[in-house]
Amino acid sequence: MLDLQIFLAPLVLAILFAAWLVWPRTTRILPTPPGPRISVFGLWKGLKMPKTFQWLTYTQWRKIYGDIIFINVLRNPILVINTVQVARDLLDKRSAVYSSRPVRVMQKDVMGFDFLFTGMKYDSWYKQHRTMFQHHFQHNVIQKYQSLQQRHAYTFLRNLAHTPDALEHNLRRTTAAVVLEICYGIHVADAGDEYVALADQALAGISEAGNFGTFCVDYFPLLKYVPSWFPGAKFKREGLKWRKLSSRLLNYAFDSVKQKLTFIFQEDGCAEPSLMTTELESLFREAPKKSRAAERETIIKDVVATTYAAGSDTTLSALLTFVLAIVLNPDVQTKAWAELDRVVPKDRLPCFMDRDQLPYITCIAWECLRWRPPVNIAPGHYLTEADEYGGYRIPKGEYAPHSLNAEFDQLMKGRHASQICGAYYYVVLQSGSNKLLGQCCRIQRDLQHYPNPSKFDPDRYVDVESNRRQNINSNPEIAFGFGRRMCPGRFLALDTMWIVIASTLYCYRMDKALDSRGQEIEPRVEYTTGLISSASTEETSLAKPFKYRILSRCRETELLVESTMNGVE
Ligand code: HEM
Repeated sequence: MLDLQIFLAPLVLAILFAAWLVWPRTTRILPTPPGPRISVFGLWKGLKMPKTFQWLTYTQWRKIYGDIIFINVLRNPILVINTVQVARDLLDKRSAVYSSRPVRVMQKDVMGFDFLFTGMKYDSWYKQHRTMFQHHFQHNVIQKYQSLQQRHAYTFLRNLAHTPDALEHNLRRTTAAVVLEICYGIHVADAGDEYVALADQALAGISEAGNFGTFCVDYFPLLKYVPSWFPGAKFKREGLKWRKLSSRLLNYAFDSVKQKLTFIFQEDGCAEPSLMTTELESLFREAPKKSRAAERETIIKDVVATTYAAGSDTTLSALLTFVLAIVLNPDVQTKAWAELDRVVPKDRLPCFMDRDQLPYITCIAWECLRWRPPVNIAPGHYLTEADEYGGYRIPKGEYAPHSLNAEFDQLMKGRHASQICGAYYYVVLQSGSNKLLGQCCRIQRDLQHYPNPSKFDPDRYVDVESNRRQNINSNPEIAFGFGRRMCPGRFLALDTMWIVIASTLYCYRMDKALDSRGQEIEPRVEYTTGLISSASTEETSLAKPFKYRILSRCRETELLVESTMNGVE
């Protein structure tokens, strides 16, 4: 009997072991979500990945493949998530594994934007950056910036009075001035400021290379070693040009402010308060070990440069949408005037104290973010462990290229972006070696959650109770992303938007431009591709500008705008 047991025991173990080896594990038997077959360099039949207006392509693919689309490029999977629910389930609820970022060879190694913590992988180095940032921008501290935001909004009103045709420039100056003053304590000039110009130039580069896969080097990292003179290495030449700008963005303001600060500290003086002075002061006071001090200084430098880079053009895009939406919807303007005139006394401009009594203005701000979200393709989320969802497996794989070429450029030919703007939410994920990364999120016009989605309708948010009951028209916070990478500058952004919207509407009327025969010109609704998608009032190669007309509302408001010269806070 004992002999039999001795014989059977290893046999049973061997059978169990063999079964364990051959038994397909759950992750192995689950299918991947449906998606198109991708052709790379036309080597085999299939669709091509989009290079521009990626969200439009995903809109087309959604009709064929459904809510979650799985794409495999050279064994590198990408997941496109088309509903808020899935985005929430993955990026919010499973944020512990969905919060890293993909490596961007073009942006980091070639262009030198590795200091931006927006693109850092989710590790302790990143966390130190985000913690420092949040310390200065969380909900309960941003009130301290409201007086400077108000001051810059009023400067905008004044600049607009002098140069109404330079609307975009004046708005850009405003959004840049807010972050520059908060970060560095720099007061930018009313017009033509060098820091604003630098931000402009450097940020254009980030926007261009911000979408993973726009450049081949993102797929084949070894290409970064190709010399810039090499035939076909245009990306390298472009990249090096941006590299100079990124270095200036990181160092120029920081170095000049630090120099002044060092002098002030030595003299026991008092520096202009800013994020940078607060952090450097505490660094000097604590006097940590030399290596720690250098590390802390690097983090401070990265954080202020990131704020400068992430905080300016996003808010600018939202404010350009505001002007465009008002020009297209005069009824919204009339309604806003009625609210403003009821609440704000005639002898002063709107201020943050009026906010609770001006809910319609707040609704306009939210509607701008829903109607045309500034960030269509957010920096990707990178999954650090393989996952399963909705009966699908989200597999491990090699680090993936995202977009190599653009079959759907065909779709774009002869059509304005606005005409084929998507109407759903996107989150694209890409897998890397044993990982998965998320590429983008597009947020805006879910038919289910936002009835009549293409209508610019601030009223949709007004009846909060009824909206809650029907599960519709929630404030589109998803314009700021998901999970642990959600935009930490959103409270500041909403404040800047609010004060600019309130004071501009109070003082000006925005109408359709008139042609030489006095006929109204229908404004174009055309947005740029790139990381930050924006309408424009300036002639550029990126998007056709929209035309507008801005006039003072009345003599009283004109005088109020003039009075801001005297330093109204
Ligand atoms: C209307 C204006 C803005 C919009 C629509 C916006 C939107 C976004 C989005 C979609 C993301 C990516 C979130 C994700 O990966 O899931 C993001 C990230 C970020 N935003 Fe904003 N943003 C705005 C303004 C600002 C401002 C004013 C600041 C700075 C003061 C800022 C700082 C950042 C930073 C630092 C990140 C990176 C967060 C991280 O990777 O941990 N943003 N933003």
